[in-house]
Amino acid sequence: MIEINGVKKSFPGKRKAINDINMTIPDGKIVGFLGPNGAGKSTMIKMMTGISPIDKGEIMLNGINIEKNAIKAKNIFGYVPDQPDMFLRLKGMEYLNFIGDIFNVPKEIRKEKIERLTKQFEIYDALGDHIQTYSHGMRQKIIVTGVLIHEPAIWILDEPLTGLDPKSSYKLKEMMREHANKGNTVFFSSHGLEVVEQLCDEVAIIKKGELIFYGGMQKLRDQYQTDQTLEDVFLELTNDE
Ligand SMILES: Nc1ncnc2c1ncn2[C@@H]1O[C@H](COP(=O)(O)OP(=O)(O)OP(=O)(O)O)[C@@H](O)[C@H]1O
Repeated sequence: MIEINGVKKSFPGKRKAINDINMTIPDGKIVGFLGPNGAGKSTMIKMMTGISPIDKGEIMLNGINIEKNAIKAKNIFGYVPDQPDMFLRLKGMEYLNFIGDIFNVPKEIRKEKIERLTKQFEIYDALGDHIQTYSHGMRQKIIVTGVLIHEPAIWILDEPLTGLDPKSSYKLKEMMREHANKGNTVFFSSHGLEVVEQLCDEVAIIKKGELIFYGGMQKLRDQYQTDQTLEDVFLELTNDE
């Protein structure tokens, strides 16, 4: 479960990037995080993952405060950033072993997982190459694999499906469903409204740093008295005119 209580964040000289957001993301659900460009999705995710300080309010991951107990909190979530351009000088295998070492994944389990996951994502043959030489999608896949080898309860993914080929995207969506079905939490931002509608149990929509909707598709339809698609409702809700 992720609890976000009264969270605010500003950057110098700008309107509030996040303005008093409250939401509880339950266990066992996939939650899609939607909002137009610049709405504050990445800013929110960076606070949830302890990368960016919170100006006001608090964020709890399975009851652990991300700022007050950062190391403990970091053991229970996995994060895939929107820009997967990290550790470029490491080879794929070096990166995965590095993650395995940090999270104390036993060597045998690690070996089996790395082989299985990277074969599923079709990057197994590139594990000996530097991440620098990987395409955007391959970089995403190696980071997703890094998350999966230490099996965190909470997944926080910033636009994870952007840039993935159809087969890998299908595979990742399947993994997200399996993870949530085991009672875990999956929270991901996306601009893909069809994917969100098809995959997510609930959606959170933000606009200019404010949460304008949180709930399931049925609640969205009831609230706006419509049987339109998520795309139609999203466009209406986020329209400024
Ligand atoms: N490091 C920063 N310094 C200053 N302003 C920032 C910084 N990071 C984000 N912002 C501002 O905060 C607001 C929210 O940006 P954010 O990147 O969170 O949006 P987003 O919803 O993730 O957008 P996108 O869909 O385009 O990725 C924007 O106005 C952005 O300019």
